[in-house]
Amino acid sequence: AVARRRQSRCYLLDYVCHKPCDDRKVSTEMAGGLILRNQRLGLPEYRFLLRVIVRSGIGEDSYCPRNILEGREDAPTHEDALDEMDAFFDAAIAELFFKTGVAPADVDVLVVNVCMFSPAPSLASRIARRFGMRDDVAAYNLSGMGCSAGLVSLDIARNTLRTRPASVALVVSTESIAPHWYTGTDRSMMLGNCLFRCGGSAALLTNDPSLGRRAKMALRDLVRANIAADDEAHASAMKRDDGSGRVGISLSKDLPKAAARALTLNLRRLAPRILPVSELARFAVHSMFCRKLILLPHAKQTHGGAAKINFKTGVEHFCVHPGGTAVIEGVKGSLGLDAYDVEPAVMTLHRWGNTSTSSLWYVLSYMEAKGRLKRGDRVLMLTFGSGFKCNSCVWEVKGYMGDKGAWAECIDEYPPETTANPYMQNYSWVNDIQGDNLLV
Ligand SMILES: CC(C)(COP(=O)(O)OP(=O)(O)OC[C@H]1O[C@@H](n2cnc3c(N)ncnc32)[C@H](O)[C@@H]1OP(=O)(O)O)[C@@H](O)C(=O)NCCC(=O)NCCSC(=O)CC(=O)O
Repeated sequence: AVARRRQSRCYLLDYVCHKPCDDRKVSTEMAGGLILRNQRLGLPEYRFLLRVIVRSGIGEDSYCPRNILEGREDAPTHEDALDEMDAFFDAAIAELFFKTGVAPADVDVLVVNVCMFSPAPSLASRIARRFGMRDDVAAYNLSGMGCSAGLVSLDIARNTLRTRPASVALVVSTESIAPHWYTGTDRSMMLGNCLFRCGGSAALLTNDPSLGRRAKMALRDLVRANIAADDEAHASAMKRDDGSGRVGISLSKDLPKAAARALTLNLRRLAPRILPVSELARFAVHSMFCRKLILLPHAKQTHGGAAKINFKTGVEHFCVHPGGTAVIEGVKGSLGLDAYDVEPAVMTLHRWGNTSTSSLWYVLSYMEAKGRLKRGDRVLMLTFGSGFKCNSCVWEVKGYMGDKGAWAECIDEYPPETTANPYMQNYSWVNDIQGDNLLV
């Protein structure tokens, strides 16, 4: 049993979040130009985009790929997509090897997840080749698995390590934006352009006890929930044609509802594994009391709604996927969190946008840069993504966590007094024009 327990240990040695070059920032002016040069958009679309961008919670410092900066979003090449990937690999993965002193040849397991771009040879092969990894590296490449695939990768890495004593796994998570800028007029697909931005993360995991001694965190639990059998949830984040033959990712208005359902399922499984018995007992008694109250007239108003389990009894930090303001607000409400708990997610959305599957590592990095993470603290990571899936995991802080990482140059400016962006100031004229035609 001791040997099995030792074998199932999974430590986070370190991680790096990618900070693209400053000249790839999406300023208000750049985004305005991008919208205005799309001949398919008219006043109704401008008004919709203004409303959503203003409410998106994203500031002026998130990043886009070069082909979009160069005005080639309508005709991206395969090379554009590879360039975007290589820029991330060459910066972040190289930095992670340098930072940890682990050599590419020490990597036994490589797991890569990129939802929207699946070239041949795979991106996992591209990384193995670029960094000169061994010919017996166990490489896995996940595609099409959405924003919660980072924890699917983590699950694969953890399970693979179980079969290989004293090994090292590299988990790489990013998204391909370059070939996926939507240029049509379907609102559910235009929404993605307002949210998704460039970013990526690389993390080194190990079950080697000698390396584990200098690890930052240890993985305690990982739970996956997939409600793909539910039609509405399955369709809530989906790549499809828009009716005019333009392909994009459609995010339906039902997405926050699907996220809430998947979250409930996930937490129902996770709670008994991470919360103290006293909290589970309190919740059971309170739930029974609430069920009885439903039978009594007016009692519900006096005593509040359904019983809520208190995750703060088992976890100190909440690393929530910054999918959008509605997603963060939904989790905040469901778990009874406060503004301090979701500050890392809100600030990540503001600084980096929704970088899909790598997002939660930026959230973790914010907590670390702010000096929030102390030895023994537990961190709950919660991710959502197409499927529809909610994946979660709990880490325990083992070592010193005080790196500023990708936040180094801006962490002192966070949280800002306001996260409002200047779009309304610059483009409110679209709401002042009478009718729906720019020429009138
Ligand atoms: C987009 C928002 C910031 C807008 O916030 P607001 O507070 O203004 O709220 P709102 O709901 O009134 O929306 C403003 C206008 O947008 C419209 N609107 C909102 N959501 C829409 C949708 N999915 N499709 C089409 N239109 C939509 C509303 O009808 C309204 O238009 P009108 O004014 O005309 O009535 C928020 O709704 C939000 O955060 N939504 C969730 C975003 C999301 O799906 N994130 C997950 C990304 S996917 C992911 O992370 C995982 C993955 O892909 O795997």
